[in-house]
Amino acid sequence: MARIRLDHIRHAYSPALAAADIYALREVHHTFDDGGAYALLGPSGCGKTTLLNIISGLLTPSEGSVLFGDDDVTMLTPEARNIAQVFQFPVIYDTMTVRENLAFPLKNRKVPAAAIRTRVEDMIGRIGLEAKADRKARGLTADEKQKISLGRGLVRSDVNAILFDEPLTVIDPHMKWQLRSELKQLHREFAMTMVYVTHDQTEALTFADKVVVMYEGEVVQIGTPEELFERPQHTFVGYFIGSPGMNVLPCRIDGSDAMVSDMRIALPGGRAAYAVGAKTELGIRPEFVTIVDRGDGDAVPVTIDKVEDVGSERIVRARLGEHPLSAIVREGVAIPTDAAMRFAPDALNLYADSRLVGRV
Ligand SMILES: Nc1ncnc2c1ncn2[C@@H]1O[C@H](COP(=O)(O)OP(=O)(O)OP(=O)(O)O)[C@@H](O)[C@H]1O
Repeated sequence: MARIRLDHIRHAYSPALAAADIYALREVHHTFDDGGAYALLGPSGCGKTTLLNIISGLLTPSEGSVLFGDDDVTMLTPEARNIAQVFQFPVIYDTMTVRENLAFPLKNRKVPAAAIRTRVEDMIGRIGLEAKADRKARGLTADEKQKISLGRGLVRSDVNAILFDEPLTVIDPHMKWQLRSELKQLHREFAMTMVYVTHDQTEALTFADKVVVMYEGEVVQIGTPEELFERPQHTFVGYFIGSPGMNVLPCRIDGSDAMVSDMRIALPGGRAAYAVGAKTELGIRPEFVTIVDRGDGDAVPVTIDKVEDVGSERIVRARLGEHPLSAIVREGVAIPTDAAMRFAPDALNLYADSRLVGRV
């Protein structure tokens, strides 16, 4: 396994696009630690697959270098980089049995027969295909074929990294959970460097130690699931992670307060002075907003539009002036008609031009 270093990577899909300053990746400068489990998370078109293909060698970046350990691999093919890849759709040999498919990458690398047998049997158990081990792949379901693909990716122990591009798309929801746990288990046992592309936050948060959030061709934050929740470095992270996402309220700074629609919200900590930018916003997660009676101290008056009951809690959709915002309220807690909201001071985040200024 290897540490993967992306050194000032930029990528445009053609010289004409570069000339028009249309970059699929604008600037990525980051190291994936040896043995880490990373998820690349972001909306469609943000550059996840482009970045993964640059790591694998399917794509050469327009600018910058890729290093595995201390070796510059920027110009090397995927084969020469010694990585395993699992794609969205199965890549297997239809005429081979499950067992033969799994043994194939090992035979290619001239692994001794006894070791092949042990590893293949172990992998068949992990992907749950014991009963079909001697069946030809041709007759299997899409789901089962993708499990073979995963097995083929995971069966080798000598790779520099294993790269996954939305590998569970064709797998049914229950099996998804099981295979994700299996991946996690394999990671714990063998500490492989894994990079996993997904646009599904649950998948990213349950798989990865570190989640790399991408937005418009840039990495906007790399962090543990807790860090992404508690301290979003970019308004997009706040909005994308969590359900509902973080409330992002346009504001202006007046002294040490934030003014949202002419409502005054005190900013403890004196960070307001650093909020210089064309656009200033206040971020607060719905989990840290409480609803109280209007006139209760310095709580800000809001208009409630609707209350959604999601079982264990309710989501209150409201407006502060013209700005929509949400609060999560536990079952059994009263929601007044003449409502106001109070924000937990240490959960307030201040953003200048979408970047975190500091916890206020
Ligand atoms: N072969 C290509 N030629 C030109 N532009 C491309 C090509 N492949 C991707 N792009 C563009 O590059 C940007 C990033 O695409 P990419 O596929 O990396 O995003 P993604 O985050 O993986 O999206 P998705 O989840 O939809 O696969 C998008 O604007 C896309 O339209």
